[in-house]
Amino acid sequence: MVLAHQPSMWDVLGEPSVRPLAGSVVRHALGHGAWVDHLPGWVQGSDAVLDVLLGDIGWRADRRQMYDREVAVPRLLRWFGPREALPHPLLADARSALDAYYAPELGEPFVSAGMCLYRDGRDSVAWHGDRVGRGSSQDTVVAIVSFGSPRALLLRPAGGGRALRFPLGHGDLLVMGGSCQRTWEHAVPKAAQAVGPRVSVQFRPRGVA
Ligand SMILES: O=C(O)CCC(=O)C(=O)O
Ligand SMILES: [Fe+2]
Repeated sequence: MVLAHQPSMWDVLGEPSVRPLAGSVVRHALGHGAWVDHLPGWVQGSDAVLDVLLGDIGWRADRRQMYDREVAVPRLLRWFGPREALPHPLLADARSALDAYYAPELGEPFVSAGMCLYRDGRDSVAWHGDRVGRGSSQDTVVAIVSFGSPRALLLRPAGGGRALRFPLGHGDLLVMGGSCQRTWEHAVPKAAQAVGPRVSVQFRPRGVA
């Protein structure tokens, strides 16, 4: 048998790993200075990562004010700050790979990992831009790695217009960059059909949320 490629130590051990980004990531220019990079199947061996993420990593239910009442945010949240260890070593590998690939463009590292757990198809995130902090006024990059059941991430121009749909499956990478957080909005709508849990891991630079 001829091996197509030299297996890495991680392939041999069956540990989760990330594929090289260079030459594989596909960039979509959205207009208004925004872009999206997409790489389905970036993480190999995602099951072991999902297992850990679906465990007790400190998920919490958030509540927010909606008009005159307080409602539960329809997803669970966990935020890992710059000095906090990530719950699976693959996530640190992923962040290092993203740092190396985006450093020339971004000029700074990814420091935080925000996580959302969509328990089933009823969980969602409404239209928004990540505009808390510098994302409201400066170009930035937010990198999302998705684990678990496939869900769609939709993007539409902030001023209105047709939505673009990016399917996000187990181990897929989607990166929003340029003016995306200011000039576009994104959302993960509820799913009509029954779907299992999905965890979204969002790597962001300092001061972006
Ligand atoms: O589920 C996702 O991948 C997107 C989550 C998101 O947009 C956010 O938390 O700001
Ligand atoms: Fe977001």
